Formats: sequence, C-alpha cells, structure tokens
Amino acid sequence: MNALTLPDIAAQASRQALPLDWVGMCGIALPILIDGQRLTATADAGVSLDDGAARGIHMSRLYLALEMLDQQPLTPALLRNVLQRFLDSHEGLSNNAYLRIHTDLLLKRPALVSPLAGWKGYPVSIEARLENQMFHVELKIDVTYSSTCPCSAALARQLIQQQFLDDFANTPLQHEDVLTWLGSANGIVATPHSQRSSAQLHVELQGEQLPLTDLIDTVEAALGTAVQTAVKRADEQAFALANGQNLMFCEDAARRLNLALKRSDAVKAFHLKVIHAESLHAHDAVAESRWTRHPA
Ligand SMILES: Nc1nc2c(ncn2[C@@H]2O[C@H](COP(=O)(O)OP(=O)(O)OP(=O)(O)O)[C@@H](O)[C@H]2O)c(=O)[nH]1
Repeated sequence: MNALTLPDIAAQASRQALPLDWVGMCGIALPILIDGQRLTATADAGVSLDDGAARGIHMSRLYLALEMLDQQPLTPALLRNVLQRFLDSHEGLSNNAYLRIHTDLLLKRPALVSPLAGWKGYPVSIEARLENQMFHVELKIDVTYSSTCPCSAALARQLIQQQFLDDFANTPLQHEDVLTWLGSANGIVATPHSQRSSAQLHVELQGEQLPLTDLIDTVEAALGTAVQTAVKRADEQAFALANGQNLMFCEDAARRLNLALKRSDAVKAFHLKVIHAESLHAHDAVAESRWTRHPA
C-alpha cells in the first residue's frame, strides 16, 4: 500500500466551459417498495451540471442517495428527499435533480367468473424532478386490454341477418328452429375483428400518494375489457360478453380514459395514448388525448 492521493478528475476544471442539462447514471438496479411489495427496479439518476467550468458531477453521491429507496415505501415525499439529497451533495454545481424509476407492478387479478386468480404485470415508470425548487412527479403506466371494432361488429351483424333471411326464406318461424340456428355455425356466419390493445398513460400527479393501483383499476374499469390472467371457459364466455358490450374504436377508448382520469383527484394533468394493434390491418389505430387541471 502507498499513501498516494487518489486522482480526482471530476474536481478538475473543464477544458470546454459549458453547462449540461442532465448528467448521471442510467439503469441502476435496486429494489423498491410499493404497496407492501418489494419490486425489482432500475433507476436513472441525474442532475444538471450548471457550473459549466466544472469537469464532472459526483456520480457516487447520486448512487448512494438511492439507498433511501430500498428501505421506505415509495411516496412523492421520499422521491423529493432523494432529489434534495442529489442537490445538497452537488452544491454549487447543480440546480436541478432528476430520478426515473422503471419497474413492473404485479397485481393479482381475479378471473371474471371462476374462483381463480393470476398475476398481471404492468410496466410502470415513476419520474420525479426538482427543478428550480419546484417538485414534479409523473407516472407512466401501460395497461393492456382487448378492443373489438364496432364497425366490424355492425358488418358482421348484417351478414348474420342476411344469412337468416337466406336460411328462413319462405319458412314459417318456429322458436325451436331459430334457437337451434342461433347455436349453429350459420347463426354466427361472421365475427368482428378484435385486437390486443394498449393504453399508455403519462400522468402528472398532485398530492402525497402514488396511486398506481388506483389508476390502473380506473383505466381497466373505464375500458371494461382488461386482458385476463387465469381463464376457464366460463371466464372466456364472460370476456366475450364484455367485449360485445364494450365495442371500441381507438377514439372511443381514448375518450373513455380521458373522462375517467379527469375524475381522479390525484391527477393534475395527463397525456394518454391508446394503440389498437389492428388485426384488420398490418398497422395500428392510435388516438391521443391531453388534459391539464385548471387551478381551482
Ligand atoms: N463524473 C463522472 N464520473 C465518472 C464517469 N464515469 C465513471 N465515473 C467515475 O465515478 C466515480 C465516482 O465519482 P465521484 O463521486 O466523484 O467519486 P469520489 O471523488 O471518490 O467521491 P467524492 O469524494 O464524493 O467526490 C469516479 O471514480 C469516476 O471516475 C463519468 O462519465 N463522469
């Protein structure tokens, strides 16, 4: 061992004096606590480098501040404390601090009819920033659902009517015959197309909570056709009914979500995007909607 001082390049002056907007680390592995669950996450931690003459920030100080996250439940207050620690450890260098956390929230979802349940993963990002003393926290959540095309459903119904006319032309109608016909392949000669669809929410929050589960529940209730986990035939039949009762263009889905999210007190603003990965086309049908709560 020798007693040489370790060189500290970050403490040197920069050869090109220039402030930077974001400097830090991306993809740091860490556990976090949400709703009593310990989840595997990755974090992107950064600060602005406002002192353009400084060579670099102190990466290790940001890294060590993240320790707070694996001990306490994730709340806006905790995120703010971490960001404040970023700034306190970069006095004179940085005015703004940023933290993004990416994880998969796991929720146990009951089947529609049978007494079964299964886990569903929801990709979630939590983005917090402390800019010029102003704290903001935003959530990004992806929710997957099923959408059945209302136009396709109407066209299919017309074909079913046509088939009915063909099959029962000049025939006296017997209740039993019609019932049998309805249960036959002829009775449902055409089916509407449906697709696995995705709602991408970007929500700015107000208040002291991170209402991840509440927001996901709100979205799934508004759409009515969340993708399922454990499924028996009775559940599949209930799912078919839910789809038939919730025929949706992407515009319908975006409007439903807009109305539902506005009703949530925790939501200050949102930008939502719904993507219907069409089975009719090789491209997607997409709708977006933004909203900002006006101050009371
Ligand atoms: N600023 C900066 N540091 C980097 C980069 N890549 C790796 N590092 C390393 O990150 C390590 C931690 O940096 P510091 O936090 O400044 O470490 P330190 O000087 O021992 O800690 P302090 O005394 O608290 O400043 C250093 O060894 C850097 O070399 C980079 O692109 N920028």
